[in-house]
Amino acid sequence: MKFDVLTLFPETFELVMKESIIGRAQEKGLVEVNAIDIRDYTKDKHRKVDDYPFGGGSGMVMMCQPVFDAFRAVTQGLDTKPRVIFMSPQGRVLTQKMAVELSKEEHLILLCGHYEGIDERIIEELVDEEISIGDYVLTGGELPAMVLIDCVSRLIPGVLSSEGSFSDESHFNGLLEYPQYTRPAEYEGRPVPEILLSGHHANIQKWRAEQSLERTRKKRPDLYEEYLKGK
Ligand SMILES: Nc1nonc1C(=O)NCc1ccc(Cl)cc1
Repeated sequence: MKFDVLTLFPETFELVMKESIIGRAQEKGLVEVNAIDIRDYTKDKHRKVDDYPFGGGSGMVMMCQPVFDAFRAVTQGLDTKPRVIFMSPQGRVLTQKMAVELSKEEHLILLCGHYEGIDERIIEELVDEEISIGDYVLTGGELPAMVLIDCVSRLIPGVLSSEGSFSDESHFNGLLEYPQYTRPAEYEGRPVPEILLSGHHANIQKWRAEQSLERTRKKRPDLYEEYLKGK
């Protein structure tokens, strides 16, 4: 899976994306994250990427030309146009289901905006879909892009070492994860549920399924409804 990220802050990506699991996945050649600096495609000596909005209003708008040229640089020579995602609060809110779909793509281009917005012609011409990571407003699209890269990359076979535990993963089967415990069996007088020490795997699985259902019903009735519909 290859992510080409069009951004004004490429160094942010290099830092975060070479750490931990994503970093190891890159070393294994399972994932490739390229940060492309939109500023490298400006044509003036001040490397201008934004300008005042037509019609007035506060703030600046990202201009077409540097983004179009950065896009062309990334896609030249490719026989198919990769899916282009613009990270924006106006997009469809990212879910695990969408992450699973996205993880089947070979190549994604993520566009990270800044300022008050990007010129609409960029969205009309280049963007296939807008994706939001939640209904709140951030200063730019870099963190959302990293969130998307993280949740998509971990679904790629070989990226997670413990893929076995994968199917239990909360939000994977649509339910929240059951409670987890580790040693010691009693910490400052607080015990671990007996069932988990019993070694009865069938009973443990049953208890965990009940816990997942119960906490989903309590914490996320919306997900619980979805789950009941899907049954
Ligand atoms: N929430 C979100 N989910 O995805 N992105 C966001 C978000 O707030 N982006 C900030 C942003 C996005 C585009 C531009 Cl031009 C400026 C600022």
